[in-house]
Amino acid sequence: MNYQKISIPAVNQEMRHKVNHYINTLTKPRGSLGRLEDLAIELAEMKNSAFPKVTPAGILVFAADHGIVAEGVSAYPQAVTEQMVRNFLNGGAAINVFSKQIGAMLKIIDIGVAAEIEHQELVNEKVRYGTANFLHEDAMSREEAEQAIHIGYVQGVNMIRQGAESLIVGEMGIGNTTTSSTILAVLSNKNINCLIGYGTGISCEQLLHKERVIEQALINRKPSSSDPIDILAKVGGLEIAGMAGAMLAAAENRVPILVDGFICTTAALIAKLISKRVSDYIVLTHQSIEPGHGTAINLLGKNPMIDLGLRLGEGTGAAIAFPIIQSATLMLSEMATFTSAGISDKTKESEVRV
Ligand SMILES: Cc1cc2ncn([C@H]3O[C@H](COP(=O)(O)O)[C@@H](O)[C@H]3O)c2cc1C
Ligand SMILES: O=C(O)c1cccnc1
Repeated sequence: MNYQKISIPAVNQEMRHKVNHYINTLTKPRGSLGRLEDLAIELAEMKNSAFPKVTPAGILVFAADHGIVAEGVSAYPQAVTEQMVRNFLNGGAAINVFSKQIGAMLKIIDIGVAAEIEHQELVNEKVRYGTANFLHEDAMSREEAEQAIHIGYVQGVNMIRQGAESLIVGEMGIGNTTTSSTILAVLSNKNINCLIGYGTGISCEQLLHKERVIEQALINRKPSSSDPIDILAKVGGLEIAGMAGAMLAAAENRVPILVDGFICTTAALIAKLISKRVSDYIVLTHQSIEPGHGTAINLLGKNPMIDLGLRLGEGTGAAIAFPIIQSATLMLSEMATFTSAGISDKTKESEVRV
């Protein structure tokens, strides 16, 4: 298994016409299920199946710490990353609740928490005890960045082998809105003040400080916008690298990737820079309140399904949107057709707007 040698298959575009035609035979006015119909077609293309399945979903939550937190860029202390990992393991976090709600398989991976955590249910793949403070030095080495992507890739493959039909990738890492905003500044070439936000809830003064820290870090580090490993090594995060790796594994196996908010979309952009086709397997589940998310979404080239004003992460937005995605697949597999239900279909194919 090697993420550098992956070959992502093209989605099957022949499914588009076939599934669209089939949807038009279902017992409803044509086009009346709106974007659900588009979603069903996209899933069919990804899975190369006219009746795609997304259940059970697999959820991978990657946890890691960020040295940049020493600059006072988060409303919470670094120790909360470790404490939240314990909360995940005890079933008390938002992602636990929503994971249970949708019957998903949930795995928590310590890919770089700055504390020792021993637990039977925790996947211990710690690359290092948090990243270095990228204001002053590279966040990690190139080898560590590649190792973290590889770990994510292997976790993705394992989750798929265990039967996951769709993949939700989440994260926990105090300070990671700063890391993601910095990555996004490199990828978008936009001014950092268009990209940063309040994260966990910093003050206006802290927001200005966050902006200055990132500006200076970019001057100090100078990551290359065309080299995903350079970006991760200089200003990245271990959980972001792991998430990108897991997405590559999903795309390689035709498993839809249900992308969460700002942090997750940034990881998706890194994955896309590694292998462009990964984006064909992405469903962008929601629009986060973080100001940079709009820019990240444009770079990814996707439309968010819903906007609930979320700003949490952990994969929660994707888990919340999951039942809608499931509805799209059940529409295909369980609805009656006009013929099978004996209902007259008055609309002619030529009158259909698609
Ligand atoms: C209790 C708690 C639970 C969380 N779950 C996700 N995050 C989210 O907030 C963090 C990013 O925000 P910032 O860059 O401002 O630190 C990440 O850990 C992210 O997953 C949480 C944050 C907190 C405090
Ligand atoms: O959209 C996100 O992923 C997000 C936003 C704020 C804090 N943590 C995560």
